[in-house]
Parts: sequence; structure tokens; C-alpha cells
Amino acid sequence: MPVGVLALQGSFAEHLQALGRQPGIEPVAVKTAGQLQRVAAIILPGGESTTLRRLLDEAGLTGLLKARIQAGLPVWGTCAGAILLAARIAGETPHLGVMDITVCRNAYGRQIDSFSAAATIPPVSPDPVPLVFIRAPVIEGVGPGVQVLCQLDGRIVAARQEHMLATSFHPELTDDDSFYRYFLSFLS
Ligand SMILES: NC(=O)CC[C@H](N)C(=O)O
Repeated sequence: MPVGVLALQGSFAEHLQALGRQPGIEPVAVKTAGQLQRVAAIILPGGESTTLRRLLDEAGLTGLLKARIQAGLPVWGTCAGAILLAARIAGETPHLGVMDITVCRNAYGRQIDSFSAAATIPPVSPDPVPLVFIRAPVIEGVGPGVQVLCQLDGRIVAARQEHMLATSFHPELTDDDSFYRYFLSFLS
């Protein structure tokens, strides 16, 4: 099963490596419309969301990506990828705008703008999942069709809406694959 990772900027290599550990999955680096057309699901990696948006536009991928997601392509945005998905971004205009969440960029203060934590997220794993945050956004609000998966100190850091998954943190920077298994379950 070909599963893509948007490979324009950010932590795509780590996602491709993690996908390569999942049985039956062919990791595909997505840089072109042809590659985007053939994947059965896609991960939008962390990085810098305004840069990612610009590169998506320059590659001519924004409209196709949005259309495929709206037609049901399973998508998982991590960190900057979650910002790309959000229908609302505090103080900014949205990018893809497909997921009914409101995000606030760089929501953690300077002194803790990168940190690790762990949380038990029952739909994802019975065991605590390590969470790595790097200048992370938080999800400030969700629409009625969105399931909150994880809150940390009362702030939403993971949510699902049907075939769309958004996480503020970076599972690709840990050796815990439970979020990959959870996301790939959207395919069945
Ligand atoms: N690790 C990340 O993806 C950081 C996201 C970045 N701070 C942004 O707002 O785009």
C-alpha cells in the first residue's frame, strides 16, 4: 500500500523511515502531482508552516492535495502539518483549511518551546505514548465532528475528524510507532 509523506520541507525523512517499519506499507516521498495521485494516505510533516504552504503552492500541489483530502484521502498532519490542515489559525488566514479545528501557532512559551511528555491515549495505545513538542501549536478549539484524542495540561494536542488526524507533537522523532498503526487503521 503506497503511503505518502509530503517531502518539500521539514521532518519528512523520519516519517518515511517510520512508515518503512510498518508491514505492507510502501513509503512514498511526495513532491509532485503524480506522486500525490497514487498514494492511499498522506502525512504532512512538521517543519515551518508558512514555508510549507509556499512550497506547496510553488509545486502546484495545494489544490490537488485539498481536493484529495476532501474526497476522503486519509491525512495526518504533525505540528506544522496540523497547522496546514486547520480551518482556523489564530491571527492568520488558513492554508488547506480542511479540518474543523482552530490552532494557535508557537503556543508554548519561549523557555519551553521544545519539550517531551507522555500521555495515555486509549484509542491509540494502552501504554503511555512519548510526545515530543518543538515550537508546537495547540488546538484551541474543535468543531462538533472532531474527536479530541489527547489533552496536556488542559490543552488539546491531538484530534481526529473522520479520516483526518492532527497532532501538535512529533511521533516520527520517537521509536514508538503506535500513532502510525493508529493512522494506518484509517485505511481499512
Ligand atoms: N515543529 C514544527 O512543525 C513547528 C511548527 C512551526 N512553529 C510553525 O508554526 O509552522
